[in-house]
Amino acid sequence: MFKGLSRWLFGSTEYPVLIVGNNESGKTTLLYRLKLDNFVTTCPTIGFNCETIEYPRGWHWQMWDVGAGCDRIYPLLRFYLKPETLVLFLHNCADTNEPVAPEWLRHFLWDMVEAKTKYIWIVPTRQEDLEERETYLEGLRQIYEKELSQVRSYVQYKVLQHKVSAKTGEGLEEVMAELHRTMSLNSGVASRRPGKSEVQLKEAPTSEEELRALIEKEGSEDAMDSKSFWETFLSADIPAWDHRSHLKAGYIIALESAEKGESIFTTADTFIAHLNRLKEAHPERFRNTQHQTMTIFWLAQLQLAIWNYKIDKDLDQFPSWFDFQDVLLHTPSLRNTKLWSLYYTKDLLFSPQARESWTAPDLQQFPTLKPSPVKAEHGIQNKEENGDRLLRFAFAIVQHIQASGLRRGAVVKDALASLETTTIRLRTVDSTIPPYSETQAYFWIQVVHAALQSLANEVESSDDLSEKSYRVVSASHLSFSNFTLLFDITPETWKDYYSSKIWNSVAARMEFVPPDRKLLPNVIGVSPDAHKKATI
Ligand SMILES: Nc1nc2c(ncn2[C@@H]2O[C@H](COP(=O)(O)OP(=O)(O)OP(=O)(O)O)[C@@H](O)[C@H]2O)c(=O)[nH]1
Ligand SMILES: [Mg+2]
Repeated sequence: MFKGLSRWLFGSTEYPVLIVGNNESGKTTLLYRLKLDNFVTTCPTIGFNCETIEYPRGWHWQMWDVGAGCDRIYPLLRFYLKPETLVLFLHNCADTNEPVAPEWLRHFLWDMVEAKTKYIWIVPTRQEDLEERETYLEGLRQIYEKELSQVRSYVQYKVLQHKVSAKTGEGLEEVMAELHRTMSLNSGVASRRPGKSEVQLKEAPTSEEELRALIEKEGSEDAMDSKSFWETFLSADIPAWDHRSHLKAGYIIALESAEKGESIFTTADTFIAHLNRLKEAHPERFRNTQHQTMTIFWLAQLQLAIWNYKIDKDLDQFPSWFDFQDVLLHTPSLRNTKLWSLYYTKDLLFSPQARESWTAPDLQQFPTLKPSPVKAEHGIQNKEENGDRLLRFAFAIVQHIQASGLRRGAVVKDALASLETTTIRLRTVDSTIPPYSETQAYFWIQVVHAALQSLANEVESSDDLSEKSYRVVSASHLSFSNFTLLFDITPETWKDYYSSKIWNSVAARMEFVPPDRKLLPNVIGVSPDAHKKATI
C-alpha cells in the first residue's frame, strides 16, 4: 500500500539502498548529509534509520542505515536484501586497526548471491586525515576486489576511488551519480528477472587461458601443501574458505573416494559431513548452506578431472594429494566458479528441490570420461558410446531413486524429460549422436533397476547379518565401474531384447515399445565370476 502511495505521490519507483559497514564508518552521518545537506551529530545507531532521498529530480532512493556493528548483526542483514536492493558498503579509512574486507563481508556477499542482489559499491569514508590518499585507496581497491571477485559471476561491484566525506558532503554527489547511472543503464532490470539469454551473455565462461593464469597465480600465493591444508581443514582452522580451498578439500575427498571406488553420493555425504563439522566449530565463519546438487556437481567435476589426469598422463595409480595444482592446471575449467551454468539454469540449481536432493542438469548432461588413448586410436562406434552414455545416465538415476527413497515414477519422468532436452542440445553440435528414444532410455533404466534390485533381494534372503549390511551399503553406494564389473551389462545388452529394426524405429523414439526378443528383466543375477573380477 505504501509503495503504491509513494508511486502515486512521486510518480516513480523507489530504489531500496542498504548502507552497511563497520562501527562508526559514517553510515548515519552520510544518510543525514544526503537528506538534510547538513552535518548532524550522531550516536551509535540502535535499530535503523530510513530516509527517502531524491537524486536527480524524479529519482527516489529509499536508504536504510542499519544498526551499529554490522559485524555482530550481519546475520540479520540478509532480511534487508532483495533482488532490487543496491548496497553501499562503507569502509572507515580513519581507523587503521579496522580490518580491510572484514570477515563478515564474505558471508554477506554470499547472502547477496542467495537473495539475487546484484550491486555493491565499496565507499571509503572518513578520508580527511589520509596521507598518500591515492596509494592507500589503490591498496584498498586491490584487497576488496580480491574478496569481491568470489561472487563476480553474480554480483557487480566497484570500489570507489574518489574523495568522500560524509562530514563535509564532498564526493557524495558522485556516489549518488553512480547509483543513478547504474540504474538508468539497467532501467527496469532491478524489478524483473533477467531472461535466459541475458544471463548467458553476461556470464559467459572465462577463457581457458585466463583460468590457467589465475590458477598459476593462486598456486604461487598458496604456501600450504595438501597435508598441512588438510590438518587445518580438520581443525577448522583454514586461513581462507574461498573457491580454491573448496576445491582443495573436495579434491582430497574425491581422490580418497575414487580410490575406494565409492559412488558420488557417498563422496557428497562425506563432504557435507565435513561442512557440518566446520559449521559447528565456527558458525560465524562457515555459513555455506547445505546444497546437495551443487556439492555433487563440484565433486563430480573433480572426480572427472582426477580420472582424466590419470588417463592422459598414463598413470597406473591415481594422482597424489600433492598433485592438486597439476590436476587443476590440467582441467582449468575447475577454477571457473560459474562452471555449473553450462549444465544448469539458475532457476533449477537454486530451487529448494535441488538444494535438498540431487537434481539432474537441465541444459546438458555432465561430461563423461574422455576415451582412453588406445580406444581413440581404434575409433569408437558412436552407437556404442551412446549406449554407454545412456547406461551411465540410467545408473545415476536408479541409484538416486534408491538412495533418496523418492517415488520412482516421478523421478523417472523428470529424468527422461531432462535426457530428451540434453540429447536435442547435443545433437545440435554433434549430429552423429542418435536421436532421443523413449524406448531406449526406459530400457536402460529398467535394466539397471532390475540389476540393483537383485542385490537388494539377495540381502533380504541372506541370514548373515554382516553380509546383509555389506550388501545394503553396496547396492546404493556402488560405483559405476564396480556395477559394470558385477553385472554383465554392456552397451550391447539391448540386442538380447530388441531387434535393431524395433530398437531404432521412429515409433520407439516417440513412446515406449516393448521388446520383440525377450521380456524385460525383473531381476538380473550377479555375474558368476563377479567376485573374482571385483577383487582384481
Ligand atoms: N572526519 C569525518 N568524520 C566522520 C565522517 N563520517 C562520520 N564521521 C564521524 O564518525 C563518527 C561515526 O559516525 P556515524 O555516522 O555515527 O557512523 P555509523 O557508521 O553510523 O556508526 P554506527 O551507527 O555506530 O555503526 C561520528 O563522530 C561522525 O561525526 C567523515 O566523513 N569525516
Ligand atoms: Mg549509525
